[in-house]
Formats: sequence, C-alpha cells, structure tokens
Amino acid sequence: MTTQAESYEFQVETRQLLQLMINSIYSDKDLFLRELISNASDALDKLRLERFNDDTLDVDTSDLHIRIDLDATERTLTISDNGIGMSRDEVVNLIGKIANSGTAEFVRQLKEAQKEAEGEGATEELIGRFGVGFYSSFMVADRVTLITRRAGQAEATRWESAGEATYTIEALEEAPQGTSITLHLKPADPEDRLFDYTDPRKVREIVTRYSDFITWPIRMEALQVPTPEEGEEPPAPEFETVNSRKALWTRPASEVTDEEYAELYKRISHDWNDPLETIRLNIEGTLQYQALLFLPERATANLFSPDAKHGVQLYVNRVFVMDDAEELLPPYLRFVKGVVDSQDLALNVSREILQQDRQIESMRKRLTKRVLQSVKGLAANEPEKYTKFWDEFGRVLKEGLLQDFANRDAILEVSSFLTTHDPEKRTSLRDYVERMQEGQDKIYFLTGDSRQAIENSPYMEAFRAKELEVLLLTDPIDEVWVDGMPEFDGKQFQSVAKGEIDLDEKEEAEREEQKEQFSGLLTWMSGVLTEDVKEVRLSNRLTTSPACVVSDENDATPTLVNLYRAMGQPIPQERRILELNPKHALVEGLRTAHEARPEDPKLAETVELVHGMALLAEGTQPDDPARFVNLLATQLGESLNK
Ligand SMILES: Nc1ncnc2c1ncn2[C@@H]1O[C@H](COP(=O)(O)OP(=O)(O)OP(=O)(O)O)[C@@H](O)[C@H]1O
Repeated sequence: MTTQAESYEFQVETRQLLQLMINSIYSDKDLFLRELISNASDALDKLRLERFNDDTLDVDTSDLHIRIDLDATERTLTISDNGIGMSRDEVVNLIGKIANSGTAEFVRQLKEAQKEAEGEGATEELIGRFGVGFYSSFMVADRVTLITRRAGQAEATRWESAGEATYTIEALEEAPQGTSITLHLKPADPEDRLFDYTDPRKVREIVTRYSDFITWPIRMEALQVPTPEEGEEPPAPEFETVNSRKALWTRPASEVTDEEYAELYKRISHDWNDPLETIRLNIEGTLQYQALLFLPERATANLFSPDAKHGVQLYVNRVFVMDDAEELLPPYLRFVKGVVDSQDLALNVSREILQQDRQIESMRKRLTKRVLQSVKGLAANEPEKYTKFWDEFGRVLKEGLLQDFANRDAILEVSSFLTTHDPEKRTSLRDYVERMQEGQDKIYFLTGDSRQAIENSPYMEAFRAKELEVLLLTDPIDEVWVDGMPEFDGKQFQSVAKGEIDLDEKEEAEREEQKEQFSGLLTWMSGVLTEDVKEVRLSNRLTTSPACVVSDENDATPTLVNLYRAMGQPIPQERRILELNPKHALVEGLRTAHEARPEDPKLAETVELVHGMALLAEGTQPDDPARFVNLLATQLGESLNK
C-alpha cells in the first residue's frame, strides 16, 4: 500500500539549474552516468562506514554493488545501489533543493555569463567549478523516478519529476534498501550527442571509460545469453561485473604484482610492451592524491610533433575526468604515461581551472621531481635500463634544460653524452668532471651532426693530441641549451670551436717569434678577407689542418643561427675568425710567397681557397661554391703544369 503522492515545487535555483540541464550545458551527455555511478559509489562507502561505526545497524553489507538495468521497450535506464539510501527528509533536502549554496551561486553566475556575448567560454569554465551531480540525469531523461530506503529504516520514499516546476513525493511501504533511479530516456539524437542509452554496448563503453576503477562492482546483464530450447522457459538473466575495479594505486604496493602494473600500463598507453619503469606516489596531507606513472620502453612516433599527446590521465576519487592532462607534467615529460587520482578536485573540473589552480601547480612540481628522481635511480642502479631510456627519451628530457630552470641541475645530473673518452658508452657530466685533467677547469664540448663528423673536425686536433676529453653533442637541442648553460658543478662549458683555445705550454718567446714572422701575412689576409671574417690569427688548436674558422666567445655558431632561423627567430650571423696553423706547409708556403711576391693576384685567390676549405671542414658551404670550385680547379691544374 502506498500513500497519496504529494506534489512540491522546486526552489527557484533548482528550477533554473534543471532548465540549464534540460538545455544541456554539457556537450558530453554521457557524463550523466558518471555522476550517478559516483553518487551510488559514495552511498555504498557511506553505508560501509556507518556499519563500521555502529555494529547494531541491521543491514546486510555482504554484497554491496551497483546495478544498471536497461529496457529498450520502455526506454529506461535504471541504476540501483544497496548503499545508505535516503530518508524522506533527506530526499526533500538533498534532491529537491540545492543544499549547496555554491551551486546556487553557480546558477547565478552561469545565467549572467550566458547573457553576455562571449558566453561560451565562460560557461565552460563555470561548469568546471561546481558539481551538478544528480541533476545531470535531466540531460538525457524527460522524467526521473527515484526510489530509496535508508539503511535501518522501514519506510521507503518515491520521488519523481519531469524536470519542470514540481516533483512528487510519496511514501512506500516496501523497497529494497538503497537507492534506485530510473531515467525515462529522451529519444536518442546522436547529432546532439544524445545516444541510445538502452544500448548495452554504449552503456558498457561509458562505464569502462569513466567508472572502471570504482571500487564497487558495477553489474549489468551478460551480453551473451544462450537462446532457450524450444518450449523451454528463458533462463533468468545472468549479471556480470563490467568494471575492472583495479585502481592499483589505491592498493598497498606490496600487494600489486608487476603483471598487474603492466596490464594497467598497456591499457592506458595502448603500448604492446611492458613499461620500462613504474613510479608510485602517494601524497597525504592538505592535498591528497596518488599517482601511478610509467616510463615507456619506446617513444611513440609522434613524440616530436606539435600535437603530441601527453600521457597522464586525471581521476578524481577513482572516477575518470580527462585524458591528456598536460597540466600535470611539464611538456618535456610528455612521454610519461599514467594516472593521477586526486581527492581534492571537483569531478567536473575543467582544463581552464587546471591551468590556474595552485594545487595543480604544486602537484606538477612534485610529480616532476619524482620522475627525475626515478631516472636518477635508473642511472645509478640499472645502467642498462637507463641507457634504453636515454636512447628513447634523452632528447625530449633535454628540452627541460630550456623550459624548467628550477630543475635544470637535476636534469643535467641525469643527462648523458657521447664523449671522446669512450667510443661506445655515453658519459654523465659527473663522470666527466671526475676524469678532468690536472689544471683543467672547463667542460669541453663540440656540437655537430654526428659523432663521426665531430671527431673528424679540425677543432678536435689539439684536444686529441693532449688527450683532453671532449663531449660530442649531436642533438640539435644541445646547441641551444649549452649556449645558455652557465656551468655544471662549478665548471663552465667551453665549446672547442669558440674563442681562443690555448692548450699549449709553448714558450712565450717562441710564440712571440711566430707572431712576428706571420704578422705581415695576417694583416694582409685580414684585408683580403675583410668582408668575410673579423680577424685572421694564428691557431693553438690545430695540429694537422691548415686552417679553421671559429666563432668569438659570445657569438652564435652557424648551427645556432640556422636553428633560430628555422624557428622563425632570425638572429644575425656575426663575422667569424680565421685561424691558421703556422706549422702547416700551406700556411708556411703562403707566408714565404707573400713575402716574395706581395702583389701576385694568385695569392689572394689562395687565401680565398684557404678560407673556403676551413668552412668546408666544419660543414659550412663557402659563400659561392661554384667560384670556390673554379679557383681550386685552376690552381690544381697550374700546379700540375709547373
Ligand atoms: N544513490 C544515492 N544514494 C544515497 N544518497 C544519494 C544518492 N544520490 C544522491 N544522494 C544524495 O543526494 C545528494 C546530492 O546529490 P548530487 O549528485 O546532486 O550532489 P553531490 O553528489 O552532493 O555533489 P556532486 O555535485 O559532487 O555530485 C548527495 O550528496 C547525496 O547525499
């Protein structure tokens, strides 16, 4: 027997909110299910807690679960839970009114934003600030019936509304404990992203997308029901649990196996391989969150494309909120995959909010530190894994040297580089510094396209002769970060292709003598090449090549100039310096020839050739390659006929 249904009016604010729901402020209507499942899950948590605190409470908590029933003929979706339920008063206060003054404020602000011309963006942002929970049912239903019985109470309550001005309430004598909400669905309209929510596949898809990690089982009728034999009664429907419930990050680390981590990783990353490393983080305190992050074994093909996705998913209390949460880790850690589950954010937090949120910023800092720490751990304890990691992601990580000044030292500490010290293995800067020679106070490096190109470069000659270790930086990004990096461990970085290099303890007297011998040649050559170089001087870095071009200490190298040009930020290329090897036969020959025949026009051509060769040796084209080749061919031809 039921009592007469009584009709009540909604509060003004509730009515406004319902109107907004009906007119769909969310573009993604599937979200209604996430909201209802979250409410059901909360109700189950509450019952468990109440039972824990009061063991006289007469309730069966042995099979707490959520169930979803679909009826295509009646066009209904019913979601039930055997959780805490609600008393009649609670229904009136919690469902009939907007108990939360924040929600009322939300409605007010939303109306205002919508009145203004630029409504769209503002609306989206506002939605992210407030929860709208239960009312989101009205995005997909034109009538909602709720039947509920509070745990430990005998009387049940039925609430119903068509989302307009009123709702009805009546007492029921009987109902299962917990809450069951039936949505009388609007006709499907896929163009408006209003799908057919009586389709079990669609509903399963939404459950696994948003609610897969809910602790409680979410049950639905099994998809494959065997067809009954002729004349037999159809079997009772079988139910199965459709969510994996495997929120591994909420379980103690000791209870989770590597296989389980790998399985979760593969699901969220769509990678076939196991992760290279798993990182767990559990933060308690004013801000509570857990993270389960993975370093993949391989880089994805689009890692360097501008639309590369970030790999971290954001959850709020085990409920999926968004993919690709780029606010949680800096761009140079975009290869990290995983899950961050916060207990402090609102379920419908928007990207706009994430971007401004101080809590998110503190999360990002913490997560970044933790990832770098874990790379450091690999470098120290698992060199093979570290090498694999660096092969795949070193280039991306080094972007951090330009983006994240706060962690610059930490990134340098875990970086490794090709080196003349070892033909195969890379070196860390720490190891380089330890190997530095007596009296050496700089970290020497040279940038270039490949190990081979750098090693064959004339700049390396004196360093090789002195057995001084040089880092061989072959990634384009190296050129940029090293240019702005003050030092590592108190040692400055020094390009072997820049500035004056003096490795020789040659006698001052010998040097002075050379200077004097060559001063006429140097002055004359500077005049010949005045358009191309700012100085011609004797070199201390060459042993076998006749000449090389170097940049002044503070000038950009040609590679850097090209890089900036490619990025659309042209910087000027300063004139460079031509250095001559006084011991080379060509240079010596040029000196004596110039002394003997200062006016010979052929000699000026030879100077041009020396300059062109120096450019070629570093991989730069002479300004006029055709002229260079012609001059060379003529001179070679003449030398044969002498
Ligand atoms: N399945 C349920 N069982 C028991 N109580 C429920 C259930 N669904 C909703 N309620 C009660 O109704 C209240 C209002 O629900 P509603 O979804 O509107 O907002 P909320 O869950 O409090 O906040 P949010 O906006 O974060 O969803 C809940 O706080 C809860 O007390």
